[in-house]
Formats: sequence, structure tokens, C-alpha cells
Amino acid sequence: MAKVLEDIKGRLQTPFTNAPFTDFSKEENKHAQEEAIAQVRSELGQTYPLIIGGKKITGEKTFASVNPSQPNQVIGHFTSATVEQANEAVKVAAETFENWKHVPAEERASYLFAAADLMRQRRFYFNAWMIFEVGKSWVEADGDTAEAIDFLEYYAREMLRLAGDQPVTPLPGEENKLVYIPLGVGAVIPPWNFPNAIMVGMTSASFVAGNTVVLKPASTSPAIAYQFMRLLEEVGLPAGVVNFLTGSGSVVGDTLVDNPRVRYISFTGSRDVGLRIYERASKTPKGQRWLKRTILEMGGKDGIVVDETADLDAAATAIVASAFGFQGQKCSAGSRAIVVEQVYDKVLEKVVEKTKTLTMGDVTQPTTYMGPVVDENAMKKILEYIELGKQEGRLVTGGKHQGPGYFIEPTIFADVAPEARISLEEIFGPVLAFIKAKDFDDALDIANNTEYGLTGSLFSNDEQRLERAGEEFHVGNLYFNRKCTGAMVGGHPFGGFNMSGTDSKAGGPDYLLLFTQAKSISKKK
Ligand SMILES: NC(=O)c1ccc[n+]([C@@H]2O[C@H](COP(=O)([O-])OP(=O)(O)OC[C@H]3O[C@@H](n4cnc5c(N)ncnc54)[C@H](O)[C@@H]3O)[C@@H](O)[C@H]2O)c1
Ligand SMILES: N[C@@H](CCC=O)C(=O)O
Repeated sequence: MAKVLEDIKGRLQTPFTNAPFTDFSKEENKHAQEEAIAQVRSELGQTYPLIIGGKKITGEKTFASVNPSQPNQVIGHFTSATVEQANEAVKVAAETFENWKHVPAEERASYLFAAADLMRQRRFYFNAWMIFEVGKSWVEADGDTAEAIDFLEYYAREMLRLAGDQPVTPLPGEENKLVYIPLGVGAVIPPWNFPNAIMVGMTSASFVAGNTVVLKPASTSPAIAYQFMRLLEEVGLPAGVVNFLTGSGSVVGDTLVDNPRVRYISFTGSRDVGLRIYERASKTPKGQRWLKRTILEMGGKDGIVVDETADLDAAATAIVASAFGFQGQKCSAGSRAIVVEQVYDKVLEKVVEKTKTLTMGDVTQPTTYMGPVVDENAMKKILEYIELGKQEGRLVTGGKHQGPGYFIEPTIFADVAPEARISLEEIFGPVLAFIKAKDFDDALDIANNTEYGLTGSLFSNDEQRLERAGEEFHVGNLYFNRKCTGAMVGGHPFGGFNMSGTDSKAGGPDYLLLFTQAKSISKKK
């Protein structure tokens, strides 16, 4: 323990800073990424077990995770956990919790610091898994790994802060303190679209706070989660603190959510699954001694507003990046451009022009901007929305599938009504709706007209309007004169309002509180 404390002291000499993004124009970085891609390619197609209490269990029934760029290439075979195995994982996590909850916060944090260091060393390797498994471009994959490193480093420091003395008002004749204790077993259910960052963030926040975890990764990105499990094993995290359970969301997911020994559910994913979890978790089956806590981060239908005072070139660049970065598969994606009529045609023209320069194709190549969408279901759903878009707006570019992978051209519909379905529903693909607003007031109303409230941007050089948007643009993450994607850990705590979820503010000072309960202890002097 003395060594742990000494290391932490050294670490805290420098404040938290975000991991820098890799500059792939440097030959050594380009070469390192190419080597990692070759390495991961040589590892494709293996079979991976469940990990319960440190034991590796390969089940009879498996499913394949495939490369969306080339669906006949298997990334790995994963066990479809049974209901019994899901319940066993919870049991083991509950037993492990009895010890883990007594491990000092400093020791828990030290596992995160060690994991951050190891992930820095394996950065290109983690990037490569995402390039293969979910079709991220180099830059998108690298941003994802950078964010995963940031979460590890940030939550470790946050836990040390929470474990320290908390401000309480002194009362005569008493010694009072407030301490944060863990909750218990958490079911951690991340999405596939930030398969490293969000999975690592949700899992590490859970166990650094003293909880134990059953991690059920998304079925389209289990290989990346398995690489994180390997890393946790290498840094010596005790068996059973994080248990790895792959399988169908509806079977294994429901089982975890319903299990009375689960104390909380940390979920990031779609609105519909989030609502299902919210409802099921509200039940209190026999033997359950608590109200399950739900941390639910859900979808978005995010808008970028442009007024007549804005820098139109900057706005167009940001609209393109927000709409089409990672094929529009971000909860933060700017899938609606809401532009005042005075500059609408100009902005549309600039955006279309920039969109036509985007490259789409082989994401193992450094210069490719767009890859495929994640799977066949996603592709079908997006293509259905594109058909709908042809009725609801004017197709100005894109609209087609390019095979054999799940590639969809960056697609723009102009003159879409604010109440059209493609204006209001999350498509989660490279489809952008352009909406004309009469003026700034109208644009702000349109921006607020969805049931979501995750991110939004305003491009304007009018200070009064920026101030007004600060009060009235109802989103959890609001940006001025920049894109609406790319929140940075520490700088932009992330989470949304309304049907975007419980506004957990991942990567911010409030996040770990969600994984703890506060206890007030008072002693008479
Ligand atoms: N708000 C945020 O911070 C945020 C971040 C990333 C993604 N998202 C949202 O996530 C969605 C895309 O991710 P997705 O396609 O993986 O979402 P999804 O809801 O389909 O799946 C998310 C996770 O839930 C699991 N799941 C499925 N059915 C379940 C059930 N019945 N019970 C428990 N778990 C179940 C899945 O296996 C997966 O691990 C989009 O809507 C996007 O906006 C939100
Ligand atoms: N935090 C990411 C979005 C996560 C959801 O997909 C961003 O800010 O772009």
C-alpha cells in the first residue's frame, strides 16, 4: 500500500490533461498504426469465453462478430450466455463485492491508473480493433481510445477526491463527516458506437467507486470489450470485480436488469431499450432490498442552428463533421441543420460541396473519412429512412448503398419540414436534414422541437443570441461556433435531457456520485 500511495502522490503532481490525439501525418505514427492493423488482422476469428469470477467459460452456443466493411470476415466468435450464466455472473459479483467494498479507494484508483498506462502503450492496437469491428476511420478510432484513456485517468482522480474530506458545516460538540460508499453489483450495458471509450468509462467508474460489475458489451463490439478485460487482468484487478458476459441483449440484458441482487444498471444505448430498462428496474421482486438505480444515457436528434451573422464556412465545415463523422453514428451527431432563410441557400451549397469531397471505403487506409454503418439491420433501417426522406424532402446528395459492406453514402435532404419524421426521429446514420427557419427565434423553436435534448450548436456572431441560446436551447451539451460532436472528458461533461436520458454527465465531477451512496456519520465529542 505504501508503494501505491507513493505512486499516486507522484501522479497527482500534474493535473488531469486529455490524452492528445495522434498525428497520423507523422511517419512513425502511421507506421505504428499499420503494424497494429496487421497484428489485429492476424488475430481475427478466434473464439472468446465468458469471464465469470476469473474463470473462462466457453459455452455451447456462440455468435460471430463480423467486420461491417466486409461482412464475411469474422472478428471473433463469442459465447451466447444463458440465463443461468447471467445469474451466476451476478452471484459471483455479489460475493466479490463483500471484499472489494473494503479495498481502499487509493488501491482501486491505482488499477485505473495502471490500465490507462497500458492502454497508452496499446493505443494503436485498440484503434485497430475498432477499425475492424465497427468500421471506424483511423481518426475516429484514435479519438475513441484517447477518450477511454481520459476516462480511466479522470475517474481515478475523481475517486481520490471523493474519498477525501468532504465539506460539512461544523456543529458544536460533534465530529461530523460525509463519506461516499459503493452501491453493490452493477449491470453495465454499453453501446457499440464508442466501443472502447463508453464501455471503459462506464465499467471503470463502477469499480473505482467500489462496486463490482457484470459487463455485457454490445453484440456488435464484444472483441474490443474483451481486449479491455485482458488489460484489466494484466494490471492485476482481482477476479470477479468485472465479469464479462456476452450474449443477446434481450435475453441476457433482461435477466441482468431483473435480477434482485443487481443494485444498479448503467446503460448507454437507444431510447427504446433505455425505456424498457427504466420500467423493468422499477419493479421490486421478492428478496430485493433496494430501489434499483438506473443511469440511462439514450439517443439524440441534435441540431446545428446557423443565423445570418455566422461565419458560414466554419458553420458548413462543422455541419459536415457533425453529420458524417463515424457515419453519423454518434448520439451527438448533428443530423439537423437549422438555417435562417437569409443564408439557407448559401449554407446548403457549401455543405453539399464539402460533403462531396468526403472519402468513403477502406478504413484500414489512413485517408478514408467514412466507413460502413455497423450492421445489416442498421443499414436497412437507414435506407428505409432515406426512402422516407425522398417523400419528406429534396434529396440533394447521396442516398445510396455501396456494397458489399454496409456502406451508405453521406446523404442530405433539403427543405425538410420541422415536423417531418426525418427531422424528429434518430436515424443513427449518415443522413442530414436541412430545415429552413424564418429567423433566429423560429430556428431556436425548431431546435427545441424534438423529444430529445442531447447536443446542439449555434453558429452566430451575435452575443445576445448566444446568451439567449445559453438559456433557451434545451440540450445537455451546447456548443457555440463549433461542431456538436467530440465532447472532451473533463472539459465537456456529457449527457442529455428529456428522452436523451438521465443527464449523467460522463467525464464530469458529478458522474461518480451516481455510482455511490453518501453516508453521514456524526460522533458526539
Ligand atoms: N447519450 C449517450 O451518451 C449515448 C452515447 C452513445 C450512444 N447512445 C445511443 O445508443 C444508441 C446506439 O447504440 P446501440 O445500437 O448499441 O443501442 P441499443 O439500445 O440497441 O443497445 C445498447 C446496449 O443494450 C443492450 N440491450 C439490448 N436489449 C436489451 C435489453 N432488453 N435489456 C438490457 N440491455 C439490452 C445491447 O446489447 C447493447 O449492449 C443510439 O440511440 C445512440 O444515440 C447514447
Ligand atoms: N461523447 C461523444 C458522443 C457519444 C455518443 O455517441 C461526443 O461528444 O461526440
